[in-house]
Amino acid sequence: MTRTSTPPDDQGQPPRITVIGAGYLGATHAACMAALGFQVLGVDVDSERVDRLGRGEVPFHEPGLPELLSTQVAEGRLRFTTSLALAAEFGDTHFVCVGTPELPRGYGADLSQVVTVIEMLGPLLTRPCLVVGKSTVPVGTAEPLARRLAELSPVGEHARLAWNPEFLREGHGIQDTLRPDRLVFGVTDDVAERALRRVYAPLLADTPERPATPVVVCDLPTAELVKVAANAYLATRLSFVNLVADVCEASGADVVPLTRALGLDPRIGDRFLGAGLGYGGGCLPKDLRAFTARAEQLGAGRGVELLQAVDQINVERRSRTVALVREELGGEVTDARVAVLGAAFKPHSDDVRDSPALTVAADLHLHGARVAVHDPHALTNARRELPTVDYADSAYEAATGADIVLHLTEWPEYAALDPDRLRRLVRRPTLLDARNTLDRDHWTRAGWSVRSLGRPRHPGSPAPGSLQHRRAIGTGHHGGAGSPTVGGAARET
Ligand SMILES: NC(=O)C1=CN([C@@H]2O[C@H](COP(=O)(O)OP(=O)(O)OC[C@H]3O[C@@H](n4cnc5c(N)ncnc54)[C@H](O)[C@@H]3O)[C@@H](O)[C@H]2O)C=CC1
Ligand SMILES: O=C(O)[C@H]1O[C@H](OP(=O)(O)OP(=O)(O)OC[C@H]2O[C@@H](n3ccc(=O)[nH]c3=O)[C@H](O)[C@@H]2O)[C@H](O)[C@@H](O)[C@@H]1O
Repeated sequence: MTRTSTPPDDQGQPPRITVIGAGYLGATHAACMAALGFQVLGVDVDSERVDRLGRGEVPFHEPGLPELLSTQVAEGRLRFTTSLALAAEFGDTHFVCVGTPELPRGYGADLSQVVTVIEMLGPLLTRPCLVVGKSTVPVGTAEPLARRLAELSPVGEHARLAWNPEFLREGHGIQDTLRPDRLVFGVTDDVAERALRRVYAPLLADTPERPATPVVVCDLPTAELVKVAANAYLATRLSFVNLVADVCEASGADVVPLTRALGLDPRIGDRFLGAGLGYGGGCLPKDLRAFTARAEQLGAGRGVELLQAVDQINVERRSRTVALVREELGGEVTDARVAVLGAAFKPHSDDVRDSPALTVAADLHLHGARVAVHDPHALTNARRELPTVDYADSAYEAATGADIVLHLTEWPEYAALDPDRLRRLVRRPTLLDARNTLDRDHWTRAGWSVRSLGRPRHPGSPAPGSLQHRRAIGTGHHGGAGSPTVGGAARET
């Protein structure tokens, strides 16, 4: 790494920040940078999104962000535009937060949004500045982009590129941005490092509320790879516990006390050990696959098979859940009424990208089930993604007349449901808790047959087909118009 004495572009003024790409990451980052006191200009190609953000409205669900963003807009620190030219004129630190989705036909990341930003922004950069990649990209992306940026810009290598990967989790975006576990600065010289330290200065000092954020300074490839490795590790951890969950199921062990015991080992830790339906979302699945593709290109050998197995195990959680539904319904899902609780890929988000819950709902629908989905915040996105199933405004409405209730996204609202009330609404009191977070004793006491992923059937829950179960559900066959209801099912509005 080159070290220079006086940075030529260090003006001693607070940096003026632009954030290019105002999706989940960019809108959150822009609002947080403004909350740190900077003047911020957000840029997006989507003019409707820009208009809404400019009015202080957040076009997705992220707890706390509407309040934070609208305050920053009202107080004049945060504005939005569709014009990159305005951004180039305004800013000296440009964060790139555009999407890097999976390639439509396969294996690898689609980098076209990132490349377009560099190609369009480069010629507009007429004074020394720092372009900071935050999007998640395969290792080896940034170095050629840095060269291209210097080629395109009238100020040449004074238009620097750094990579500062982002680790925020949807649903915790503000906390993760303003109080990150760590900051990674991938830089090519100390000018870039100093510029990043100026931007993040408010997080780099100890305060009574929080200790200074640790910083790892490294080269561009390492910064890119830290991020990808973190997501691939998280995915691997989940597929590992889900593999253990399968062994639990086959052997009569219980994955819930098992992961509690695992998590008490400080070398393992208790976070991110929730076995069940597996991971989804706009990041872990696509980042793992992009890493697998890159690792294969770079000759990673058997390691590629490990990553492929992680993906495969995760995908199979969804088909395993469908298989359990089929089993609970006596082998046949056609015309069965299925209530799905949860559509978002995780609680506290309205994101349905690669949502395990929606995959299960779609699969059951495809096999002839009548599926009603509820989610506290993701219904609009879910309807757009999967228009063919029914949607309900409450969990109670979704469950009305159901042969089975599936708990697929662990919103806190669902832990607070009243199993007695629900039991009076359903046709059969059968619950599949695919997230292993509901209180099984409570549901069983209320008369439910409870099934989980990776856990033995609850001792109080009758097995399907057993005399006890047939008594509980009233009769043998399911789905018939004349099936007796349990507890007198009635539609609730
Ligand atoms: N969603 C998350 O929680 C996190 C995402 N990331 C990474 O950040 C990147 C962005 O992710 P999301 O915000 O989820 O994606 P997103 O799809 O929600 O947002 C991307 C935004 O970029 C805009 N855009 C596309 N081309 C543009 C251009 N040429 N100029 C200006 N704007 C443009 C799109 O209109 C969209 O609003 C991805 O690489 C992702 O892997 C990293 C950490 C967390
Ligand atoms: O690169 C990204 O965009 C982000 O991806 C993930 O964040 P996110 O996708 O928002 O959500 P997570 O909280 O990681 O959950 C991912 C998936 O794993 C599932 N999960 C999580 C935890 C658990 O114990 N079990 C489990 O199945 C969730 O239901 C969800 O479907 C990472 O956690 C972030 O650090 C990273 O910045």
